Amino acid sequence: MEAWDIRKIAIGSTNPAKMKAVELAFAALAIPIEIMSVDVPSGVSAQPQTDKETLQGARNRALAALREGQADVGIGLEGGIQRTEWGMFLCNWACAITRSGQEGLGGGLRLPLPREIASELDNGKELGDVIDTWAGRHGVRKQEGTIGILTQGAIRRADMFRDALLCALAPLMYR
Ligand SMILES: O=P(O)(O)OP(=O)(O)OP(=O)(O)OC[C@H]1O[C@@H](n2cnc3c(O)ncnc32)[C@H](O)[C@@H]1O
Ligand SMILES: [Mg+2]
Repeated sequence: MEAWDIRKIAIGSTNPAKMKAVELAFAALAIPIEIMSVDVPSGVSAQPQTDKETLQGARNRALAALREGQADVGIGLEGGIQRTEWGMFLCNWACAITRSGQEGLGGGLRLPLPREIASELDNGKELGDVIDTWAGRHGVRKQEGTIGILTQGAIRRADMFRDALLCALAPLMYR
């Protein structure tokens, strides 16, 4: 798909941080678009537990958004966690799928989670709720995100997903 064929974009979420990421990515590419946000299921757990499950969630959202939004490109952005021998990490994936079936995946940043947050997640809690308590805030996941809180505001969730999405869009624009 040529860059100028991309017009209608459907994002598989109504989270404002994810919608902002889509705006920022296409602005960086200087591609004018029309964005629709579609509330679709991720098809994975509310709190994905592995890198693979997180990627799968992003892909499911992209496919569902493409279908439901009647768009040129469907986009899925998903956050999750990954357990490693070096501790628990926040992980993120972006997926973009075109009407003709071309697909791109892009990885987001990986951020170590403090032990206290990790143990809450081990107890089955969702990061969105845990980070609100940690930060004494409400709705962090729709604003700067855990990554914003833990990097002292230096990297916002929308910025992180913008970069992951630009990586996912790259293969769609090869000549
Ligand atoms: O409305 P949706 O699109 O579902 O947006 P969400 O914030 O729930 O985002 P995800 O489903 O992709 O994230 C899975 C879980 O991880 C949490 N999460 C992931 N990244 C986060 C971040 O940077 N800040 C806060 N919570 C985050 C999120 O709140 C969910 O509990
Ligand atoms: Mg969610």
